[in-house]
Formats: sequence, structure tokens, C-alpha cells
Amino acid sequence: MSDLILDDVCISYGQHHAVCHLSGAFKKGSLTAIAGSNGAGKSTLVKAIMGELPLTRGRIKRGSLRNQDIAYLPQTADINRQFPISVYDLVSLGTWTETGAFGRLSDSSQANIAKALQRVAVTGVEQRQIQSLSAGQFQRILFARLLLQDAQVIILDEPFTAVDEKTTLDLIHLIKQWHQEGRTVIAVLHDIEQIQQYFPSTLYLARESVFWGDSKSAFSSTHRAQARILTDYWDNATQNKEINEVALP
Ligand SMILES: Nc1ncnc2c1ncn2[C@@H]1O[C@H](COP(=O)(O)OP(=O)(O)OP(=O)(O)O)[C@@H](O)[C@H]1O
Repeated sequence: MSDLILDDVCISYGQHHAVCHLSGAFKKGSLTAIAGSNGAGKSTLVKAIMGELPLTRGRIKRGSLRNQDIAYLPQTADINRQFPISVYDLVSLGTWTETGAFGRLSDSSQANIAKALQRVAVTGVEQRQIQSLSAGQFQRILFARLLLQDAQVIILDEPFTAVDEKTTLDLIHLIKQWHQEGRTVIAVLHDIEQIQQYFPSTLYLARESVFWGDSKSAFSSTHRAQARILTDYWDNATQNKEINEVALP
């Protein structure tokens, strides 16, 4: 397994610079929160790591990591809950690399699916359509799918939005287990207390990196002030300019 290294990464939507001049590494086996205010560039960054958005500058070095070594859970708002698929079929997609697109589920895959559903404490709803689940149940089955993917790097975008405290704690327990197993886990989060309690490292983003390191030091008043300056700067000063023309504040 490799580190995920960002080398002067910039990502733009047309002329709108969403993430700029970001360098650093998600070390293999690390557990990192990506924090920052609304519009800080968090989702843009994880989408770019997944290859869903092109870079306008810089590189993301994945080393020996292959596409299937990285699992991604997008924000719930980006997932179509109206799609006609049963809980069982959605969770079984986590075995895709083993079974292929049209492969029959082996006995061991079926056993693993049952085990994953038990680990997220959702059983008895396997044949229901996903649109009939509560927000918490839905998030649990998405975590069951992640369990089956068995990826070395797991990226979660706001995984606890609209999820109650009990479900959040259960899912954090799974994240801690992934960390103990040596996987790299990256989660976009807003709750600073939660980050400092469970996530040793933080990338504090405000279009650029404000801070990347120990979560206990991430949210100092100095860093928060710097984040506000950077956010205002990138919101106001960069429209219709090329990244190279923009002087850093
Ligand atoms: N599809 C898009 N087209 C144009 N601009 C976009 C698009 N998506 C995001 N942006 C802009 O890019 C910047 C970063 O947005 P992004 O969604 O990555 O922020 P975020 O930190 O994930 O915010 P939130 O916490 O609200 O989810 C914002 O200024 C946003 O308006």
C-alpha cells in the first residue's frame, strides 16, 4: 500500500478556483478528517482524488494503489435514493471486483454479505427497496457495501449527515476498526469535537491548506482566522483570473 500524495494540486470549475496549491500526503494507514467551512473545497478535493474531476494543476500520486483499492462514499445528497434497487442488491455491489458486472454471487460472497449486514446491525430489510429505508439505515447499508469492498483506502464525504447519535457511534466504531486494520481512512467532517476525539489528523481546508497535521492543533484561533482570510480571498479575488495570476494573500 502507498501514501496518497498531493503535489501542488489545483482544481477549478471553469474560471472558479475551488482548491488551490494543495500539497501534502495522506500517509498509508492514517486516519484523517478533512475540515473547513461550506465551500472550502472538501468535496471537490475528494472527487478529484477519486478521478471524478480533472486537476487544473499539480499531481495526485497514488503509488501502487489501483482504482479498486480506493473506496468512496459520496455525500448522501449526491446519491439517488429513488433508484429502484433492493438493499441486498445494493450491498452486493461491494463484491463487484470479485464477481464482475454480471457474475453470480458465490456462496462465500453471500456469506460475506450477510456478515457485513450483521456488522452494521441491519438485518431483515434485505429485500426492501432502498428508498424505503430511514437515513440511518441507508447509511449503515452503504457502510456494509464499503466493508465488502475491502479497500485499502476509504474516503467518506460527510458520512454522518442526518444520522442519529447511536448510528454515528456505530459507524465511527467501524472506522476505528478500519484504522486498526491499517487502512487509510479520509473523512470529510464538520463536527470539530468529533474530529478531535476520533481522528488523529486533520487537513483544514479553506480552498488552500490552512493546516495539515495533529487534530489537537488544527482549530486554533490563528488557524480559524487564517481560514476566514483565505476563504474571503478566494471568494472575492480570483474570479476570471488564471491561477498563476493570483498572488497569495
Ligand atoms: N459543480 C460546480 N460548479 C461550479 N462551482 C462549484 C461546483 N461545485 C462546487 N463549486 C464551488 O467550488 C467551491 C468548493 O465547493 P465544495 O463543494 O468542494 O465545498 P465543500 O467544502 O465540500 O462545501 P460543503 O461543506 O458545503 O459541502 C465552492 O466555491 C463551490 O461553490
